[in-house]
Amino acid sequence: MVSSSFKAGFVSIVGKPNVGKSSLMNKLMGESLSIISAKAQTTRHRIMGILNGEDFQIVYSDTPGILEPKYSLHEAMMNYVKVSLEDADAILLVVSLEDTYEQELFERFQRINTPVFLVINKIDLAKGTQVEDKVAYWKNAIANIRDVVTVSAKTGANVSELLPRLLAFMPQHPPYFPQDEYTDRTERFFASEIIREKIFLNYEQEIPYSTEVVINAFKEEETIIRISATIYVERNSQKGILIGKGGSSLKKVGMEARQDMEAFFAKKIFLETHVKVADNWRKEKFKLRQFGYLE
Ligand SMILES: Nc1nc2c(ncn2[C@@H]2O[C@H](COP(=O)(O)OP(=O)(O)OP(=O)(O)O)[C@@H](O)[C@H]2O)c(=O)[nH]1
Repeated sequence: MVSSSFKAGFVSIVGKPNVGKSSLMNKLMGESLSIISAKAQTTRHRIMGILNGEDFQIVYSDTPGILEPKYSLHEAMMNYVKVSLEDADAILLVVSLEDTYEQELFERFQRINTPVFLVINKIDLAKGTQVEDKVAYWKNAIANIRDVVTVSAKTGANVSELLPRLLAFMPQHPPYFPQDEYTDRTERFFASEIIREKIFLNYEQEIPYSTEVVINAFKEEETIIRISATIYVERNSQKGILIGKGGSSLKKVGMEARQDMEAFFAKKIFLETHVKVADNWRKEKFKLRQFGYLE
C-alpha cells in the first residue's frame, strides 16, 4: 500500500545546449541514462528518469536544449521544451558558470507559474569569487526564481542540495509509474542512443547532425543480445565518410558501441550495423514521424 503522504511529481531539466543537463540528470539518478557528449544538441528526445524513494517518486525529463527553430527537427524539439515546462511541478533551469542572461531565451521564465530553480553548473571550473558573483547576478536577472543552487554535475558537488528543494514542491500523489521502473525508455532506445553517442564522438562537422539510428532487431537470448541497427544519413557522400576507408570508421563506432552496450545491458552483445541514405530527413516531417520525433 502506498501511504497517503506519498509525493510524486515531474521535474523538467531545461537549458541551453551543452550546459550539462544530461550530466546533471545522470548524477541525480545515479544511473547513466542520457548520452553525454562534448558536442551541442546531442539530446533530441524527452528522456525520463524516474527516481524512486521510500515515500516519493520524481520523474525527471531531460529536454533538448533551448534552440531557435531552424529545421523541422528543431521545431519538434521546441515542442518538447514547451510541453515539459507546462507539465512540470518544478523546473531546473541549468546554466553554465560563464553564461549570462539572454532576453530571448530566459524571458519565458520571468512569468512562469511553475517553480523554477536556477542551477549554476560547472562550478569545478570557478575562480576566486566567481560563484558568489554569479549567484547574485542570476538572482537579480530573473526575479521569479525560487532559489539558485550551484553544482558540478561532473564531480557531483552540491547535487544533493537539489532533492530536498524539489521535494518541497512535489504534490501529494500516488506514484505515476511502477516503483521498480527507472525510465520509460525501451532497451532499443538505449541501444540506438549508445550508437548515436559514438557517432558524435567519432566524426566531425555535419555527420553527427545528419544521422539517425534505427534499431531493426533486438533479440535477447540466454547468453547474448543480438542487435541489428541501421544508420541513416542524408547524402551518399556522408555514407562514404561514415563507413571510412575499408570500413574502418564504422567498425570503430560498432566496436565502441558494443563495449558500452555490454556494460549497460550486462550481457554479451552481437552488433550489426548498416548504413542507408534517406534524403534530407531533417526537413521531412513524415520521416521525423517515422523516427519517433513527432507524435
Ligand atoms: N567541467 C565540467 N564539465 C561539465 C560539467 N557538467 C557537464 N560537463 C561537460 O559539458 C559537456 C556537455 O554536457 P551534457 O550533459 O551533454 O550537456 P547537455 O546540456 O545535456 O547538452 P545537450 O544534450 O546538447 O542539450 C560535456 O562535455 C560534459 O562532460 C561540470 O559540472 N563541470
